[in-house]
Amino acid sequence: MKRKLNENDVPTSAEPEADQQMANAETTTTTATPEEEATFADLGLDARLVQAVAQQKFLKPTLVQRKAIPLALDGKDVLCKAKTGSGKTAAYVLPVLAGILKKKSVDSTAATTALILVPTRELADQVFKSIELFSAFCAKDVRAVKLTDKLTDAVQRSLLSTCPDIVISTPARAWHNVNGNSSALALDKLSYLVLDEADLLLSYGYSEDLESLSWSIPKGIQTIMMSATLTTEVDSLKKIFYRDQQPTLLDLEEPDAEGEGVTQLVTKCGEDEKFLLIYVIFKLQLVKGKCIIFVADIDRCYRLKLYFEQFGIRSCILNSELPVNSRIHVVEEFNRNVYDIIIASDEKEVLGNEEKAEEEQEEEENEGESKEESRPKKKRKAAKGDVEYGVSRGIDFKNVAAVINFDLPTSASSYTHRIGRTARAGRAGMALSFVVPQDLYRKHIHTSIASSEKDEKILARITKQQAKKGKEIKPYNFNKDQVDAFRYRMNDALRAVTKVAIREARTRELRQELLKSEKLKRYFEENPSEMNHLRHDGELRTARQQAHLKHVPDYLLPKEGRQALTAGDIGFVPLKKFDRRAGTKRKGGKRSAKAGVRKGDPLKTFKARRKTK
Ligand SMILES: Nc1ncnc2c1ncn2[C@@H]1O[C@H](COP(=O)(O)OP(=O)(O)OP(=O)(O)O)[C@@H](O)[C@H]1O
Repeated sequence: MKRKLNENDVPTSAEPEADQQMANAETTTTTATPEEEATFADLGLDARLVQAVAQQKFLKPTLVQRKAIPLALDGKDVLCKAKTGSGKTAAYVLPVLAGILKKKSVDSTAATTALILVPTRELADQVFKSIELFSAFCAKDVRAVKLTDKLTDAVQRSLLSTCPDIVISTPARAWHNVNGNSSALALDKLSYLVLDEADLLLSYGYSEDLESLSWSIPKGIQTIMMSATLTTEVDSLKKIFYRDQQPTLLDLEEPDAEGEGVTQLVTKCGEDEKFLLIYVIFKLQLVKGKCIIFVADIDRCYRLKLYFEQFGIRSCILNSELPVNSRIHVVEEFNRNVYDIIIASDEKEVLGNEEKAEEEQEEEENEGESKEESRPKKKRKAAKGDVEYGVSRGIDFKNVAAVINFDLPTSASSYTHRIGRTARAGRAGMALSFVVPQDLYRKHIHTSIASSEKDEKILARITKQQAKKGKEIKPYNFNKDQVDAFRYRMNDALRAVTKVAIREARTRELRQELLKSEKLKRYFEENPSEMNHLRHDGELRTARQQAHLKHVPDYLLPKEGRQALTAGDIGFVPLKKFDRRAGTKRKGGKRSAKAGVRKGDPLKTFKARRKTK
């Protein structure tokens, strides 16, 4: 565990250079200047929208909003790249709403004026809610519908028959309603097309739907694309939707202000050590605040949840198998601070162009390896769950202190999206990734899929991509002696989390979540005392319970940390900007960890050693 990053670990492999292909667009490369103090009113937005923005307590526009809104109001096609969590949603929703209000002031005929395409149901829901909030003072003039709820064709037809001003959809749902379903969605009066999370739309397998839609969309309408990265996929979309016109490209690089942004750490460890470290992290409260843990697949979600249960650590799960209502509900409740830990699996079985390019490149690198040495490539199966599911991408999780990549993602772009769930809207956050080095991966004792020999190669790509953005990923080494003291407890717990227990947990959770239908939700809203039944972080209890594991005996605590622990004074993340629960009582009566601020090495009291280069 004490193994430190050395020069040999420094990444060398290259990534596809998609940015190059954007070169022929009209480009405005911009760096934030603190002097730009424009307000929303200065941007030329309708007064009702400015009022709604103020109600959201947005004091001033973010960089992407300052740059994109005036261009969009001016009728320009915009292709905008800005980092995750920088406020891209408002940057297109506000000018679209402004355009609709302007149009309505002269012509009140009902017509679908804007089509917003997003890759997942979760995002459609989020964009819909943003539109509701921003149109709070002009609700009678703007009607939006989303086509991503599991509704029958008849219901979708009736929703669309009144020609809502804005339609939010995945490309597949939109095309289904344009082409099939009695041509319920009429696009002939369209003025705006928005492609949100443009870098993801193709990787979700919507290429045919997008191509078909592009031919049904009237020529000359205003097209806005938003993306966190400029990939070959964005370039393909640009060709499909802008054809001969060149959009204005906003390539926004915004340096983090002091105390903002993501602190990126990586710990090299064996597969079983991941379980040891994650236990230590939560039992010693090294992460202060809310946390999202990403794992490689659905079974891993349940393995980790059951493992946590052994220690009395509550968590909830997000994966593509759960009903969409449950998924959205988990995110909403997490954002209301009901839960502290989400375990999410986000890997898509379908590879996007960028991932494919990454894999191809890796194949080239592997050419020299002997056949016996190189492991057969894992065949990608068709996704079992909802193909329109996605949590690491675009979802606005609020106040996330830390993202932990328990399993490393399979691509650098996926890493960018995952860590973008923390440090949003100018806050601070931490991302810790576990990486299984090549020499350790064969020693897995509890594998289902787990990390592979690829981890280090993927880390190399991630490091390179982050370096391009001027970001560093620092090695983080736990104190081996202190962590080792917890090892026998980890083994006890892991032994109880058998394959049968995982299978049972998966089935049980699915059954429970299906039961928690909208109807039940309404019932519990009327009967709040019974709300506990609707919680998503309940114990699954399919693994043997071991009462002694739920408490950490004093002798296991780090000497210096004992007092600090009760004082909430150790941990990774200085939660500088969010004091949401500092000193407050939480539901269930437990006093929350103090959202304290530590200067210097956050784990000093825990004797962590970080190698300085
Ligand atoms: N001007 C603003 N002032 C304060 N907060 C803002 C402002 N604009 C947006 N936000 C908040 O910032 C958060 C991130 O915004 P948003 O989800 O639009 O980011 P994004 O760039 O689309 O991120 P991603 O690429 O991950 O989808 C949201 O919680 C939003 O309410």
